[in-house]
Amino acid sequence: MLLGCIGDDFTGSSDLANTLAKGGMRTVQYTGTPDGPAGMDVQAGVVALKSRSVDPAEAVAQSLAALAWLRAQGCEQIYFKYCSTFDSTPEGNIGPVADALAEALDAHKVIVCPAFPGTGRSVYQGHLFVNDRLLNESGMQNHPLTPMTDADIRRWLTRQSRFDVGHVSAQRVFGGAEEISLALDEEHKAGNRHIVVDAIRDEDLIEMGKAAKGFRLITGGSGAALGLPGNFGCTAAPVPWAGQAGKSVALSGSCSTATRAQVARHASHHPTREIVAADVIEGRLSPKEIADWLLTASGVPLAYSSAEPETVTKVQERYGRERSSKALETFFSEVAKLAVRGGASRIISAGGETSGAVVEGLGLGALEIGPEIDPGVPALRAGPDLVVALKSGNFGAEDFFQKADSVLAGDV
Ligand SMILES: Nc1ncnc2c1ncn2[C@@H]1O[C@H](COP(=O)(O)OP(=O)(O)OP(=O)(O)O)[C@@H](O)[C@H]1O
Ligand SMILES: O=C(O)[C@@H](O)C(=O)CO
Repeated sequence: MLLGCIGDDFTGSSDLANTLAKGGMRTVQYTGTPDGPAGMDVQAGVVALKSRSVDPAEAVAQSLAALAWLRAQGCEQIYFKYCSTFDSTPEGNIGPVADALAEALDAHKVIVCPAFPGTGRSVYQGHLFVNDRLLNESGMQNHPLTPMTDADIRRWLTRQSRFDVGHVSAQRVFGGAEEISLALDEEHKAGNRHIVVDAIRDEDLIEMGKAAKGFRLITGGSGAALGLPGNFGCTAAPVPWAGQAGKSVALSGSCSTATRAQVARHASHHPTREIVAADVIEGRLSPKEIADWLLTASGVPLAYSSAEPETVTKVQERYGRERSSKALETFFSEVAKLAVRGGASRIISAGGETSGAVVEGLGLGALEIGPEIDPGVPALRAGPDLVVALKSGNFGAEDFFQKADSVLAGDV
């Protein structure tokens, strides 16, 4: 294994795995830190954790365990993947995990770059934008778990980290890899261990990747990995994929704007069924009822709890945020298990936490990376008869569910 990656959630990890696979690296995504060794042919291993919103000490412990395993596989470079919207609180978890990894690796020039131009995330003058909006005006200021109230990534990270935070400006980045290297050296000499690097285009990220050749630790969204496969002699190539025949089911626990539009669009062409949160929490609806419906409905049936923010707020006020999320996640995990037991072979899941629950419920281990469905979302093979797609809340075009099924089936 050449490149070892630690992802702080499941869909984000498949987003990174997608970038590396497209760049020509033989990439595998693991559900948590594996017990045994990786296959000898794996060039990039992505350990997917559910560490984004847990207690910072727990996130550090999980990440260090993943690091130990990746180093034991012989990795030359470690990549810490977080969200392209830098999802974190003033306490963490990005800063504490990046600090711990930097110390363990004795890394002193640590790139910090959440940019992902393909999905509208850019970093300019140290500030993160989502399309034409500053992060803290993009809707992310209202995120239920990690409200992002400051778009200045330097300032936000400084609150979380024990180390000083520097910056490489877009002007230097536009000068190419050599100029970026010089700027990183200057920041290092100035005593800054974490260095936020501006990037607004894929070209910027590719140059940054070249400048990071040989660095022990890089941190970022999936975009910051764009230039890395080239450093290991890999070149972009079509990702092989044998489509999967059989029954398809879609699940969505994501309440993000993009997912809600995708659910509405899907409903006009396919059977859809709403899962009412209160019915789940109060035990009026069983996973079996939904699994049976999914297995008998035609097309690409979708069961969803996705709801408007006001509905979610009411549910959370009535039952508590943790209780309602836990109940729904456990429900989706059970539905997925029953659906696969009943013969489903293509599973599409929307939402990071929801997908984490689905993957854990299905007990999936190593996932082979297939072709891209939409930016940041690859097809994944979980076994000889099972393929999955795990979509981050805000990713994907409006026809995502239908498109995901066509890619998983090998029809496109
Ligand atoms: N109707 C609902 N009422 C209350 N909570 C809900 C409802 N539907 C889903 N949830 C919970 O909201 C959370 C949604 O998080 P999830 O990570 O799955 O989606 P997301 O935030 O859109 O995705 P991402 O993390 O990739 O951006 C889950 O914990 C889910 O169980
Ligand atoms: O980087 C992103 O935006 C995604 O991969 C993600 O992590 C969303 O949860």
